[in-house]
Parts: sequence; C-alpha cells; structure tokens
Amino acid sequence: MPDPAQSPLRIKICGLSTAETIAASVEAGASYIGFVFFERSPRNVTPKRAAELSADVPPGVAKVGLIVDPSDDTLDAILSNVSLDMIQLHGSESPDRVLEVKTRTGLPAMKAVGISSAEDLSRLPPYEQVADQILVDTKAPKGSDLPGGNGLSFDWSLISGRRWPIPWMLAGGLTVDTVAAAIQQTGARQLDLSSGVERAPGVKDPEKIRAFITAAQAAVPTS
Ligand SMILES: O=C(O)c1ccccc1N[C@@H]1O[C@H](COP(=O)(O)O)[C@@H](O)[C@H]1O
Repeated sequence: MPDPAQSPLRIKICGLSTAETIAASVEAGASYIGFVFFERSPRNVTPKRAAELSADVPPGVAKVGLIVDPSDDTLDAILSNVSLDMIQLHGSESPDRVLEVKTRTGLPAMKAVGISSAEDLSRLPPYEQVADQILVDTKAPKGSDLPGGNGLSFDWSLISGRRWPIPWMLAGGLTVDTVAAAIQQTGARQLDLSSGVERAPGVKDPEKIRAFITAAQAAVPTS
C-alpha cells in the first residue's frame, strides 16, 4: 500500500482499461490504479482483463478493485482471476458487510460514502470503525444509473476541518480546474477520480491524466 510518509499526495486514477492509460498514470505518479467491476459502468472490465492489465502496474502502485454490493461468489470470481491490493466498496454495504468482505478476501477495504448534505456526515463514524480507508464521494443523484463516477462534486465546505480517524480519499467531480480548490478547502491528501480525466465516458485521456496529476501535486502546500 502507498506509504503516506513517502508522498505528500496520493492519487488514484479509477476506471482504467488500457495499457496506455495505466502507463500514463504510473509514469505521472499515481499511487493507486482502479479497476471497475460493475457491468453497468462504461469503465467495466472483466477480472481476466484486469489480470492482463495488472502486468503493467509496478510494485508500490496499489491495484484497487471497485465493486458494488458484491456477493461472496462475485468476490471469489474476481479474486480467483486477479490479484488486488484493496477492495473499494461503492454500494450500500453495511458496516457488518464491510467486515465480512475484509475477512473473506483478506484484503483492506475502502468504503465509499456519498455526501450531499451535512446529515450524510453522520453515516461516516460506523464505517470508520471497520474500514481501512474511507472514500468520500458525491452522493449519486436519485435515479442515476451509477452510484459513482458521475463527474459531480459536492459542497467541500461540509468536510472542511473535519478530523478523520482513519485514512480517507476525496472523490467526486475532480478535474484539473477544481483540484487546487478541493485540496485547499478539504485538506485532502488522497484523491480519487475517473470522469475528470476522460475524453468520453469510459475513455481515459493520457494527456488529461498527466495534467491532473501535475496540477494536484503543485497544489499541495510544501510545509
Ligand atoms: O467510475 C465508475 O463507473 C463507477 C461506477 C460505480 C461506482 C463508482 C464509480 N466510480 C467512482 O466514483 C468516484 C467519483 O468519480 P468521478 O471522478 O466523479 O467520475 C470515484 O471514486 C470512482 O472510483
């Protein structure tokens, strides 16, 4: 897993599906690579394809599998094909289910929690007891096809100054144009994004990946 002491900012590029965009992410300095295992997503990859792409991910860059409300069979089917470093749970998994997934897979789990208002923050503490990391994402609008990956940000002032008992990542609509403000308002030192480095849904753009990571690194205060 990326070591916070070694890098002041850790970036996860999610929904990668080509060797070219994985190489661009790794060379630009991404700490995490995300594979989406969710059939409705334009970023969906099969476990076999993820295993092929994993050959391009060097040690030290964590491979994260994004799954939505997975059954045990789904978890087993994915992990029998591809070796992952962390599971990202991006559905409505309960805290107990997060624990079960950790036990079954033997992997650390990052639980996504959707935020759209101050009340949503009350959902965080139970997950902070059981997950290894929290992913703070924008709550998907009612009726949307995807529970994440919609390119929408939330009101970052809601988490400004919050104390986090475990490592966390900021997600939701991050782009090269918004990342400096996102870091400044939330104090985030881990970022996760998908839509903001795409030229079309599911089509990552190597140039956008490089530009985002450069802008994000430049936005972190040095002291
Ligand atoms: O990216 C997807 O297709 C996806 C599908 C289902 C759940 C989550 C998904 N993506 C995650 O959503 C956030 C925010 O993405 P974006 O930058 O706003 O597009 C991020 O954590 C992705 O990993």
